[in-house]
Amino acid sequence: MTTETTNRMDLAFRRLKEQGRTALIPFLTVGDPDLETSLAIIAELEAAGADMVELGVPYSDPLADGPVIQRASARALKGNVHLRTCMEAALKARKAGSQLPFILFTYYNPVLQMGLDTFFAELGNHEISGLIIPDLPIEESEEMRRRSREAGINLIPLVAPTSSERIAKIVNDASGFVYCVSSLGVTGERSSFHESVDRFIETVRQSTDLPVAVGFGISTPDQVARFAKISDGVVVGSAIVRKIEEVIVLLQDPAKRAEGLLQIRNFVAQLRP
Ligand SMILES: O=P(O)(O)OC[C@@H](O)[C@@H](O)c1c[nH]c2ccccc12
Repeated sequence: MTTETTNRMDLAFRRLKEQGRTALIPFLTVGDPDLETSLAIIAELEAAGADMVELGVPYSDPLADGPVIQRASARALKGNVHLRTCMEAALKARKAGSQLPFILFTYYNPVLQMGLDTFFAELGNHEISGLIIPDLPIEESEEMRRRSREAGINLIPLVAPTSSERIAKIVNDASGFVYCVSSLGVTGERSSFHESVDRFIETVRQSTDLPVAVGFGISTPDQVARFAKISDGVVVGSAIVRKIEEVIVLLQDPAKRAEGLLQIRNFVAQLRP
């Protein structure tokens, strides 16, 4: 008997499995170029067929991010968008009718600045289904996992190709899905992937009953299709953030905004596995 879950993300993955489909999981930096535009972009991602979305909290020292997301973070920080504003964006998007499961993506420092009690109290009120904290120290992850579980939120573990002997430990009592990082280094579109990536993903799949998603470097329909065959979800970030950057002038011109939004929708729709 599976425990009855009300978590939107879990329900989405269950539905996708029934349909034999792989999730398309876009990432965007919230507040790039501004909060209101991010809300409009989330609606476009949903219309384009996204199954859930990673809401990136801009941060001044995004160590794991390549130049595209670093520039997006800098633009969003100029607009004074921070952790709480990103949570509020999730709630606003929900109130505007979005059905997407929201995954809050943040580095650890903004969470520490807010304080864990406040953070988890607020998470529960903001329609967040999942949480990714790429630089969460292992020694802190036990408490974060406990608090996430109590809040009914999935703390999603990242597994890198170098984690091989720690995979079982990392995915043990995880929830939501396991995020396989396809490549070493930072985020950013890649033209190719290490030959061992398929075997790495298969190893992770063997070590958990949770859905397994792949991200890092995936930016074209062929790459999405390739990884969709061997996973339950594909994450695309930098390629979408770059598209937002490319149309940013249109987005900021009321007369051309709809055109800019349509270009984002079309770009994401052609990625859908
Ligand atoms: O940008 P890419 O190469 O498509 O990778 C996904 C990535 O954007 C998103 O999941 C993410 C953004 N910042 C991160 C830092 C670490 C791990 C993952 C991420």
